[in-house]
Amino acid sequence: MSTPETRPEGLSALLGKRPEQHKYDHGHAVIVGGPPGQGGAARLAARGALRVGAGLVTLGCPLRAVTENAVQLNAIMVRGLDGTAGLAEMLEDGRITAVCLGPGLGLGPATAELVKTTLRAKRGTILDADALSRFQRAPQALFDMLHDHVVLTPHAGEFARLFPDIAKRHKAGEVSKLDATREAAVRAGSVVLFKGSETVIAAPDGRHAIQTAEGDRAAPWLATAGAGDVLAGMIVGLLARGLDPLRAAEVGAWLHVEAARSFGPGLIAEDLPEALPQVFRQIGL
Ligand SMILES: NC(=O)C1=CN([C@@H]2O[C@H](COP(=O)(O)OP(=O)(O)OC[C@H]3O[C@@H](n4cnc5c(N)ncnc54)[C@H](OP(=O)(O)O)[C@@H]3O)[C@@H](O)[C@H]2O)[C@@H](O)CC1
Ligand SMILES: Nc1ncnc2c1ncn2[C@@H]1O[C@H](COP(=O)(O)OP(=O)(O)O)[C@@H](O)[C@H]1O
Repeated sequence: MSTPETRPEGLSALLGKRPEQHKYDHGHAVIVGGPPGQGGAARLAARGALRVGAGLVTLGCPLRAVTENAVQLNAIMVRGLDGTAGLAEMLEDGRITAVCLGPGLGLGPATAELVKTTLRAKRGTILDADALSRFQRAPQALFDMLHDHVVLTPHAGEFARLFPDIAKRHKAGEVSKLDATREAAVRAGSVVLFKGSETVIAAPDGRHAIQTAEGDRAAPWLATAGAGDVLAGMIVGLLARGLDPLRAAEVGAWLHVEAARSFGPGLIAEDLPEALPQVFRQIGL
């Protein structure tokens, strides 16, 4: 089976860095992490954001998780946040261009408050993992807060939590994955990236993209814990660099598969960010 090339157009212009630019020209991405002992997912996301080229990356976390994160991170900055007030204060810095919430964040009420605070700040935002699952009981409450700079990145389980009726029809074969994702994007009012070996991305205005990791482009090694956390980090890094949500999701998904294919069998999530420089060289950056 021959799988069509799905490389997004204009990658050099989107991802290259010019000599006259400094780090703030490439944006500042913030990953909001969870409690002590659950920080791995946010650290993976932060590494993905930095490797994809965000100029600065900060991991914001509860004060009691600062030590755990700080001993494991160097180029990535760590900032203790005193709850939602601390996050709101941090987001007063206009140089913060994008925020990622969800990986390892936890399913408690604090997650919903952090999501609310972030969405009010109107930055490029990616909501993944627990930031989606937290709204299982009231998805519309989430959709009512979304704006046009948001990307949602559910796997099939999270998709079914947010869009149970659409997921049911998709599972029954009544709607394709593309149509299911397009319907979800319209309902949510934001870009939706529905993960899997075929990753489908749709915007509320009907634009869409498909990134396939099947056939000639198979990358089954991506079925490993934390691979999705790294994808979220790559996308927030691209949002931070100024890509619009649909492009950030499309380019992030393509780079994610390329990084997995470049590394090959034995891949673990930590390897994905480290494979990006090789991918960048291959595309001539
Ligand atoms: N290193 C770290 O620190 C890591 C930390 N992580 C963090 O853990 C937290 C929980 O995230 P999570 O995704 O592991 O669990 P959860 O939200 O319960 O969903 C899983 C359930 O959904 C279902 N399901 C259906 N289709 C599915 C599909 N295609 N892909 C996957 N699942 C699918 C399936 O249920 P089933 O269909 O079997 O009934 C399955 O049991 C979150 O904060 C995350 O960031 C992880 O990222 C790992 C690395
Ligand atoms: N068999 C597969 N082939 C290609 N890509 C896959 C496969 N299984 C999972 N993936 C990709 O790996 C990532 C897994 O993300 P996710 O399910 O959120 O895991 P985690 O929560 O552990 O990070 C997604 O980007 C998904 O598209």
